[in-house]
Amino acid sequence: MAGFAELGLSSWLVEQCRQLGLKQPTPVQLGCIPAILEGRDCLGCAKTGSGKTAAFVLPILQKLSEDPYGIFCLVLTPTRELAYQIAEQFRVLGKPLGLKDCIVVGGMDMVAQALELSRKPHVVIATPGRLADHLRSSNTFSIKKIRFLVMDEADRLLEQGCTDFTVDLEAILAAVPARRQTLLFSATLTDTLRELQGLATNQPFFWEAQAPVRTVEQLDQRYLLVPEKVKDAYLVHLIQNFQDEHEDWSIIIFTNTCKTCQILCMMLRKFNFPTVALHSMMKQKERFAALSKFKSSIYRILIATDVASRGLDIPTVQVVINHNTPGLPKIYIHRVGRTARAGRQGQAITLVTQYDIHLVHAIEEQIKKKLEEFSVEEPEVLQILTQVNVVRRECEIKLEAANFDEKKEINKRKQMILEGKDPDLEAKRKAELAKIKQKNRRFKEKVEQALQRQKASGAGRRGCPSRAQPEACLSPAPAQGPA
Ligand SMILES: Nc1ncnc2c1ncn2[C@@H]1O[C@H](COP(=O)(O)OP(=O)(O)OP(=O)(O)O)[C@@H](O)[C@H]1O
Repeated sequence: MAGFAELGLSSWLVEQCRQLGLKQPTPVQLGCIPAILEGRDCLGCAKTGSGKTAAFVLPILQKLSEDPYGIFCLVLTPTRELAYQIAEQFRVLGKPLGLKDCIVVGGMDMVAQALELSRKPHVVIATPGRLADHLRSSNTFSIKKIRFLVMDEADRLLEQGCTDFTVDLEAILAAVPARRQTLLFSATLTDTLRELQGLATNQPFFWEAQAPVRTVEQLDQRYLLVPEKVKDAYLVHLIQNFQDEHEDWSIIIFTNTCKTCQILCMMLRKFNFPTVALHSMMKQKERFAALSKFKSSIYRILIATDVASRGLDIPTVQVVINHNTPGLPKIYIHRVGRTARAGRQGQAITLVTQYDIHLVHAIEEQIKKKLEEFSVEEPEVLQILTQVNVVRRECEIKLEAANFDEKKEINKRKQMILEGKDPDLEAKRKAELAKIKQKNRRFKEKVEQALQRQKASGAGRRGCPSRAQPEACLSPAPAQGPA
């Protein structure tokens, strides 16, 4: 197999790889590095934890060393934490160059960033919103001469999710030169391929991992069917077991909202689990502090929203627990990809309620693999059920007293005003959209139910059971906690 030197990288870069412990290039690096060195645009789609970052950082550093100037390269990424992680890779691998980088993300001092930008760093790593703000408000720097534009997690940058980058991306794309190399990477590029191809037109090289399953082999993927009301007791039980059975352990738990994330963090702490939260309602400094304490194993549990689902590379993570079943298979792929990275083993456990079974089927269909059932000692769960429910309720009351929802609303309105939107008009629009979505969901559910009924007569399957079966899998309905 070719080493880094055979890919056309200079000896100093090969030495940097060696020092970092990167002995052999991974397949995505084997495929993409020569194409990028040839000057082609590149679309790299490879599984989570497969080394996509070095696949673009290494050839960019090589080209930078041949013709160093600032600003040479712009990297866009959807989250602030990811921007810092990418910057670190540039710094470590580019140390012999005396590389100057600049991180431009929201939640940090804008004046300091503007000053840094004016000093012409070689590489700028940015989230789109903050970089667009700088472009609109300052003329002390220019990205007109960049040689490389990288979009990491490119599909996320282009999709119109809860954070919509479209307007900011337009501003950025208008400010970069047409003659440039564009590099697009993600574990889930294919859904947005057409849009992405419009961005990469210079003899684009498309690299996609050829594998029947879209998640990594070393990942053990399980589901645990739980009634909605007793989810948290199962969660506590899972963590307790894991803590009892392992000495050196670390877990990421994903939740669907900032509020649930915060409540569960408080609750797990009450059970003395070393837990730290990461969500977008936290101040940026708190977010960084939380992540760094988790990375250094001061805290063993990171409980996070999807702000942490993409890109984060924390090798010690052995287990990912999905407290909610992700609504999109793509989100599932990224979440569970926080473990079993770079050839390591890992486990993912998804808590599934009777209402989420269709989501599991969609996930299984996309990843081309059936999830196996995770078995637990249900009597043990029942033993802690009341206590968990009481503690959760206490945490909810405490959070309500801290006006969490109100703060969230104020933050949202502030953000909208900054974006030039009318918060009341937006609220109306959102309500209308929610109505349409609900209607569509009901329709889909009806179709799903009809299909399930058709299938019901078929043989049992190894994967997640069908909608018609869930109650049969559950323990006798457990007692409810206090209201
Ligand atoms: N050639 C290599 N040999 C061994 N380890 C490597 C190699 N290249 C990268 N790695 C390591 O693999 C890990 C995952 O790499 P990276 O974060 O780039 O993954 P990714 O493909 O971008 O994943 P994601 O899709 O989750 O963002 C990192 O810790 C990195 O240092």
